[in-house]
Amino acid sequence: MAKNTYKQPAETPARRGNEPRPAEPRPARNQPRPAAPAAAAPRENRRNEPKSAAAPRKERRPLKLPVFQLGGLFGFLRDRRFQLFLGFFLLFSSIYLTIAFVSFLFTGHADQSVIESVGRTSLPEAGQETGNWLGVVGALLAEWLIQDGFGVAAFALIPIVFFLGYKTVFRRGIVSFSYVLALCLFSSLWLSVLLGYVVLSLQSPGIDPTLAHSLDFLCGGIGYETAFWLDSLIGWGTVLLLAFLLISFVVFFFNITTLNLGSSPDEPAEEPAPAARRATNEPAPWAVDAPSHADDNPLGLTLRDTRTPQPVAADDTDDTDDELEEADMAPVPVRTGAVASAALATATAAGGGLAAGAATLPLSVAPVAAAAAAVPKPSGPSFSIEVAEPEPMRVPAAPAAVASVPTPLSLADLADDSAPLPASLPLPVAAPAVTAGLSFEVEDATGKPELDPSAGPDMAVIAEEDEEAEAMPTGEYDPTLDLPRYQYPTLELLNDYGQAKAQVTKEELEANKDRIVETLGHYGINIASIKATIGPTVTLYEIVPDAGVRISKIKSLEDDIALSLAALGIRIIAPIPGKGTIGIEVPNAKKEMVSIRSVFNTDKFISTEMDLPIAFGRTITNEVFVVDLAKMPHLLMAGATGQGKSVGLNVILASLIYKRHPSQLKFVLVDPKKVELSIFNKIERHFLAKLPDTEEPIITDTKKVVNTLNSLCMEMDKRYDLLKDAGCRNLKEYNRKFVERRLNPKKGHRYMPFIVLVIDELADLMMTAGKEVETPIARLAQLARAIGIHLIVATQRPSVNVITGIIKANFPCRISFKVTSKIDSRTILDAGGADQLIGQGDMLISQGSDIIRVQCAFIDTPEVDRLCDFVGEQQGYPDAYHLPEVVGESGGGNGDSDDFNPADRDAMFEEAARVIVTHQQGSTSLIQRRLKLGYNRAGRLIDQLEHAGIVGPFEGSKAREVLIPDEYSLEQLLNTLPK
Ligand SMILES: Nc1ncnc2c1ncn2[C@@H]1O[C@H](COP(=O)(O)OP(=O)(O)OP(=O)(O)O)[C@@H](O)[C@H]1O
Repeated sequence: MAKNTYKQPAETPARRGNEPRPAEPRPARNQPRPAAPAAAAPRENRRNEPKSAAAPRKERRPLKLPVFQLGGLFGFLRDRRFQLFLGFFLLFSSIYLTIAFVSFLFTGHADQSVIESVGRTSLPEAGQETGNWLGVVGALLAEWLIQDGFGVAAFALIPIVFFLGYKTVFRRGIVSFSYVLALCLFSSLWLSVLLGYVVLSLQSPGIDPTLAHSLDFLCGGIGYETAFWLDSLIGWGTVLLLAFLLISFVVFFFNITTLNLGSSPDEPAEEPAPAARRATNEPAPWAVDAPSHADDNPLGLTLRDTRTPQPVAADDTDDTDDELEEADMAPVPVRTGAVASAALATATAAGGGLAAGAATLPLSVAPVAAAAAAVPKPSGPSFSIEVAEPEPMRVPAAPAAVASVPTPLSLADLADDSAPLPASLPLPVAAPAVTAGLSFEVEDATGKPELDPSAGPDMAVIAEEDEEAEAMPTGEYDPTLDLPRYQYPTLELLNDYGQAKAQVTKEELEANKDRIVETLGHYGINIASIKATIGPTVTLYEIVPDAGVRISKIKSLEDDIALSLAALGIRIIAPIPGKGTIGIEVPNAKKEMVSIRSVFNTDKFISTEMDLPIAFGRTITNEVFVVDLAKMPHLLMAGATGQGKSVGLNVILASLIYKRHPSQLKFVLVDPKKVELSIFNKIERHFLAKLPDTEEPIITDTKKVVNTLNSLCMEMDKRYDLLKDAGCRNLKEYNRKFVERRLNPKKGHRYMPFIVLVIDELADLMMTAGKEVETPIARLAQLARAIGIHLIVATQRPSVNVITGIIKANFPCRISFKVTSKIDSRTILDAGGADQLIGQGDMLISQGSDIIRVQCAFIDTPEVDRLCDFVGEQQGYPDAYHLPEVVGESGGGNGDSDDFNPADRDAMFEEAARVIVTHQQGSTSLIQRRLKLGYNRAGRLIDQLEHAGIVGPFEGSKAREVLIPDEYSLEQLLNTLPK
């Protein structure tokens, strides 16, 4: 019986679905091909068939992906166990398919009858008869995918399953998955149609029909039918079409933009050689090809102005009056344009204080001073409301381009030393192009990328050209070309809570003001004027007391005012620095949540020139509060549990991730609580730094913190040496010089990213490691400012044994969320007030003498998750940024100490020596791994090996030099060592 059942519709409805087939015409794959006119018939028939349009056509709705609900219904997709299960399933499936397909080539014919009997008999029964090495399921799969599907081109589908599985399991790809998908899908379709056409051609009269029959498995059903359809439409044009499709695919896939078909040597090359490109400061080819939107929007921020009000101009005053009148008794409208103060002019009832009916009095808009002048000198205070609006937003005007490459890199590009070379090439070096998705090696200590020795002689020739180019005058070095395809996160990743509005009603303002005036009145304090400024969390009432009132008297009434307002979190600032007024902050009845998106989506943050901008939130005047961590230069954060510290840390990290390229910034994350920062694991290969021998980039183990801090101290010392060598005073100057290629990478110079150390819970570290952490933290805090290492240290317990004098002295910038006692507030801020905060991100920032109240922006865990996914799924470095290796507990080699006692030699000494000499690699982590030792012991062993002259001295982040060339020499040396 013929096996290619899809050509016999009546017999195999199931395989073709329920679609009616054209009555005649398509020849069976093993039958002689009909003459061309006949072939046109089925198409004709189809055209005349009544359309199924009789049934009303369903309107297509745009597909809405439930992105934000993923956490709920599809939350399990994020479960790592499920991902591993799925990944391994795919990997094993790819093996299974390979075996089934190979087996099909030998057993496919024989299994034909069994396959057809499936459905009529039970599976086990049918299975007994299959010849496929993987039983009836293997036979079925092969039949569907090869015989009925793509023919032998179905083999090209297997890499899709394999690479998808690999990416799911290992969270990184060997090559870019989208490239694999495009290549494999195209090849399977294209090849099956080509082979279909060949099989079709073999069905011509005069050719043995059995030949086509025996070869029809090559093209599969899809290939054959598509070829047949094309043949009936365009005849021999099918070959041309296939050739055209192939060329088009190659052009797009390999990003061919120039055809060098033997142009004469006199003609100028269309694209300058890499060296020339650098000399002329022209962008690399990928920059030329970058989509134009990358130029317009380097941050990838999508800006949308959701607000309608425009700044109030001076001549808008009348309109504003009307608006305010209309707004009588309604929530106080928030005005755009901080210049406008709505002065609620009040005529007060005799006897002082504002009349209860003040709210019904006409409102006028004028600067406060003008209002004061206009209102006849009252017997009581005037009352004005100042409402500030978030700053206007601005779409940035075409700033510097950020390279964005939609194309693979060509080998020619690899000769450009402004981009580090890939560590290894998955394709033969002779291949015309290297697909994107390659990993890039981080520059080594010399600043030069390392070539993979296995890459073959061609790579060496490239390297040689590079050496030559080195001597030439060069254009600017661009660190971001390490990851040229990196896309900055977009605002779309963050929740949009709409336009935030201060929800303070005029009644609330009036009532609070009345009570303040009344309470102060009870203590004989009369007020000349009172003004309110509405912020997101609190409203600031600024009062000017009558002459002769002692400020300390008002300050001492804090609790009384709180009692009369029946509100928590009253804070009195007496006097407000630089204003000559006394401030009373009263929490709003309805607190406004400041969304991170609304803070990021502001001109102040978007166009900031700061090195390390952090958009914390909004101040009491609704201004976005952006500070530069590089200037702070370190930050101490405290707050009782649940008051918003973790959210605050996430805001800091998100701000920096939004604004910096992975080549410019690295985080060292210490999280003794283990769960707070774990979400940032995903950006390991982009933004995280770690010790070379550690698996997890986020440090949760207290013991490892000590090593990391020591390593950072070493990095600091090294950076200072480099700065000294370069004659620069700080990191910015140094990097500028490096970018301008005024520093030679061969002399150890390199582009140095900022390093931000975040410690989520200092109290825990201080309890377990005490001085061991205190000393390096203090040292880093004292010295690291100039070389771009910044510390952010958070703690729940701002007590003096956690925030010691030495730590405090080196952290001039401190943030406090709500704390439980005045003492804690004093410890952290050197002032009270933090105990009066109202929680949920309400915080005080102290920079020197200034204390500013800020409502911290809110970023939810799913938002951080999406941000990390967005960054983490992009191509990154092969590994996290490596900090210098710390050797031994002392943090450095002690090999040259003369008082080394052979009796102290480690029991594993000889074994360690053998491992090192065999591998010719003097690294502590190698000893650790091979001999399964702890870090400290391996560190001590390497010191002893140095003392014995087996390895050279400590060389920073590089492995030590091995001084013994082979095992024979080693054995001789070991015999001579004193026992
Ligand atoms: N800026 C903010 N705006 C609104 N709500 C906030 C803000 N910050 C925190 N919250 C609320 O407070 C809760 C606790 O915040 P967070 O987890 O940051 O506290 P924490 O100080 O880190 O606590 P812990 O020390 O116990 O980890 C959050 O889940 C959130 O509901």
